[in-house]
Amino acid sequence: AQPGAVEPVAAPMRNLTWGQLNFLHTTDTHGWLGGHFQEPQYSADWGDYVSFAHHMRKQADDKGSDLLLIDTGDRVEGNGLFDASSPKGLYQYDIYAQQDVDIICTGNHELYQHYSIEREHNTTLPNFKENYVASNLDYVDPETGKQSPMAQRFRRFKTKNQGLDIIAFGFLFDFTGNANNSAVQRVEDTVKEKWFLDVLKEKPDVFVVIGHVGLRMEEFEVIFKAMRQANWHTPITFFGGHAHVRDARKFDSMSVALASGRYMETIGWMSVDGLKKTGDVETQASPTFTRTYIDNNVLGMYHHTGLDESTFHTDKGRKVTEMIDSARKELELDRKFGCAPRDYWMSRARFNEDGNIYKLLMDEVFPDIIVNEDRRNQSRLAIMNTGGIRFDIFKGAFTRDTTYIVSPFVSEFRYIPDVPYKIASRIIGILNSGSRIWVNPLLQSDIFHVDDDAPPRSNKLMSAPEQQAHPELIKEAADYFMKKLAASSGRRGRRGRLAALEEPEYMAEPQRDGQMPLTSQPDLIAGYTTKDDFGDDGDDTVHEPLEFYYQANAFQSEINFPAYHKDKPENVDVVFIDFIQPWIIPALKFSGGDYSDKDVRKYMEGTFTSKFAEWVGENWQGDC
Ligand SMILES: Nc1ccn([C@@H]2O[C@H](COP(=O)(O)O)[C@@H](O)[C@H]2O)c(=O)n1
Repeated sequence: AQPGAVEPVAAPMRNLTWGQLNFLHTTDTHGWLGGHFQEPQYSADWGDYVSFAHHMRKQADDKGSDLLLIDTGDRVEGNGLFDASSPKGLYQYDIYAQQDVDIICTGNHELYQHYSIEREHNTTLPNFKENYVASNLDYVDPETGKQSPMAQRFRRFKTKNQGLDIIAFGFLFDFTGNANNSAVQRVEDTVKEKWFLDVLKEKPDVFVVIGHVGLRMEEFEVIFKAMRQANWHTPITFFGGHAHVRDARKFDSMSVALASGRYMETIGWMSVDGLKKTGDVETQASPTFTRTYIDNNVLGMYHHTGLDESTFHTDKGRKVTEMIDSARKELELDRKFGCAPRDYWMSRARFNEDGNIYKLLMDEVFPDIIVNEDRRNQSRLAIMNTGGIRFDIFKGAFTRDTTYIVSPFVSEFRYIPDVPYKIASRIIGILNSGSRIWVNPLLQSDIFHVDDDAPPRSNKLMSAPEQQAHPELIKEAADYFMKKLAASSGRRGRRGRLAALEEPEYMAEPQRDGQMPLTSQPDLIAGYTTKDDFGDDGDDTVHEPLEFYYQANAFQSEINFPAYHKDKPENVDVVFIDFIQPWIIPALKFSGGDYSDKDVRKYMEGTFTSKFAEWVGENWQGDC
C-alpha cells in the first residue's frame, strides 16, 4: 500500500479454488494504481498486485497448473495518477507496464481523446506486444489516414505447465464516442468476418474471450452465439468489464463469464478444471468453473498466498510501490484544497436527501459556479448527467487527487440562450424518462435525423455505469419518470394522477437484490456482497452489505429564478455539460423547441472539474 493510505483491516475470508487453468482479472482500473487511500478493504496498490501475481504464478508452477493475467481496459481517466499530469498519463503507463499481463485489450476510455489513442498505440501496445488483442478495433494513422488493426485480431499460444492450446480474442462493445484516429467495428459485423469464422474452425483446448463489454450486454451474447454455432464443444471463458460491477454469468455448461468491478477494488479470480489437453482426442472436455472476487486488500493477498508482511513483498513489487509514491509526490496529489464536512454518496443516499452528491451539486455548487458574467442576470437551468460524477466524497481532506477521482473528464459547459421556459422546463423530465425516443432507432432517425444505421442512443448512458448494470431498475424508474412527466403536463384530470403516483419502492428504499446480507456477524466492514449466476459466495471477504439507491440520469439547478417560487421566467438559458448535448437537442425537439447543434455556444471558461475544485477551496475551508 501507499504511504498515507489507511491501514488494511482483517475480515473473515473464503478460500480460492484452483483448477488446471486459472485467471487473475483486472478491469476499469481508471488510474487507481495507488489503491484506495481512505478505504481499508481496497488499499493495496499496483506494487502489491505485482507481488501477489508473482506468488500466485509460483503456486501455479508448484501445482503444475497455469495462471494467466487478464486486463479488459479502461486503464485511464479517473484518478490523479493519470489525470493530474501534463501530458496525462506521464507516469501511469510505465507503472502499469510493470505487471506481466498475458492478455490485454482496449476500453472506451482509451479512445475518447485523440491523445490517449496515440498513447495506447505508441506505448501500451509496444509494452505488451503480442499479448495485446484487438478483434474489432482499428488505429487510424493521423498522418496518412491509413486504417489498420490496432493489434493482432486474436492470439494463439500454449500455456506454460499444462500445455493448453488457447485462442484469445479481445473485443470492445459497440462504442461510438471514439476520436477519429480509431475505428470500432460493430461486434455483430466482426463475428461475420472471414478471419473470425476461420479461427472458430480451429479446435483449441479453450477459447478465452476478453472484452471491454458488460456481461449482460448484447455484444457478449452475439459473440457467444456466433462461437457456439461454429464450435459446439470447446469451453469458452469470457472476461468483461465496463459495467463497474462484480458479476459472473453462465452462458452454457462450458462457457462462463467474469466481470471484476472497478477502480482497483477487485481482482477477479476464475479457475477451470476438467479441460482435455491438446492432442487428447479420446475424451470430451467437461469443465467445471469457479469464480471469486478478491478484495484489493494486502491482508487478503497474504491469506491467499500463505505469506505474511515479512515474506510477501517482492523487490519488484516494492519498486512499483515506490514508483507510484514518487509520481504522486511529483504531481502533488495530496495537496489539500479543502475539507469535506461530511460524506457525499453517489448511490448510498437517496437522490434528493442530504448526503447525496448530486443534491450537493444542485443546491450548493451549481448556483455558485455556473456563471457567465455577461449573462449573470439571466435565469438559467444548469443540467449535468449523474454519470459525470465518478466517485463518492469522503469526509475529510479534499485533495488534488480527489478532484480527478470525483470528476476526471475535460467536459465544459455549453448553452442555448433564451429558450422559452415552457419548453426548457420539460428537458429534465425527458432526459430521465423511459420515453420511446430513447430506445427506438426509427423514432430517433425520423425525428432527429441521426444516422439510420446507428443504434438508438439510450438515455441511460448518461447515468453512472454501476447503475446501467441494473436494467430492471432502470426500466421501472424510467416508467415512473415518464408517468410523472405526463401527469404534470398540466392537462385537466392529470393532476390527481400525479398525486396518486407512487415511487418505485427502491427509489425510497435501498435496493438489496444484488446486495444480500451474507452473515449476521458483527463488526464487518461494509463492502460488496455479490449475487451472481453462481450464487452469493463469490466475494473472498465477508462484508456488511452496502446500500444502493437508484439515481436519475441527469440533475438540474434553477439559477437566478424569481424569488417567489411560483413565478417562472419567460425565457431561460439552458446550460449543460457538453457530454449530454446528444440528448439535450432531441429533448428540446420533443418539447416543441426547434433547436439544433448550430444553436449551441460555449457558456464559460473552465471544466466542471476545475470549477468544482475552486468551489471546494472557497467553501470548504476548515480543519481536517
Ligand atoms: N466525458 C464523459 C465520459 C463518460 N461519462 C460517463 O461515463 C460513462 C461511461 O463510463 P465507463 O467508465 O463505463 O466507460 C458514460 O455512460 C457517462 O455516464 C461522462 O459523463 N462524461
